[in-house]
Amino acid sequence: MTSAPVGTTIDSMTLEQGIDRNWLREAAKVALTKGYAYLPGALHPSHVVAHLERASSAAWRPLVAADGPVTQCVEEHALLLSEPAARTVVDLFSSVFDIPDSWSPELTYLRYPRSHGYISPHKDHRRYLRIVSCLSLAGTTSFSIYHKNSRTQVAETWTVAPGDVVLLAGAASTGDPRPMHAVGGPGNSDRISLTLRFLNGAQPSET
Ligand SMILES: O=C(O)CCC(=O)C(=O)O
Ligand SMILES: [Fe+2]
Repeated sequence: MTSAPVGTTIDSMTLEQGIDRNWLREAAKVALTKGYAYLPGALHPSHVVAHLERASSAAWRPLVAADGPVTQCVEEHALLLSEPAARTVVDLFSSVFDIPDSWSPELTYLRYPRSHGYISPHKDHRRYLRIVSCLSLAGTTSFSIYHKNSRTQVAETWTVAPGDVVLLAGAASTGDPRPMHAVGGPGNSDRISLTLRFLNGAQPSET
């Protein structure tokens, strides 16, 4: 969904180093052909902890409750990347997902309140290209993929837990590979996730 130019600045990004590169490469093939891939436990626990430490100082901002047919109850915190850090992320992902140098990464933490956090079925915005990576950092919840363009017919559901990664196809120049997906349902604790997306063009940055 959307993010604002407020947030935490990080100087380096170690996301990819926390995921086995070969596994990521195989999952990338699936995500780019099937439209999605689920990688349970893909993110190394030390990286989950490192991200949660960053998220603990987040200035959470509620997202608008309804956006067309999509409803949600979730807060966000955008990460601002310095230009070298943004470069690092693109460099790390470019080999696996073939991300051009001209694209910018966008990283957003989301926090779902324990009893009522959710995002209803939606496709991510068209500005998000090639691949969207959803990292679960805290709490468990259900993550569902729907049949093409349906908001009611579930194709697959996973109970995502800390360390799990879901890859979703982003917008492409031909067709529309973006899967309809939804997140949520009551859990035992707040859920925190980190979403990494790519846009064509410059992002607000610290430097
Ligand atoms: O929290 C997640 O894992 C995914 C969130 C999502 O689908 C979105 O922000 O568009
Ligand atoms: Fe989404």
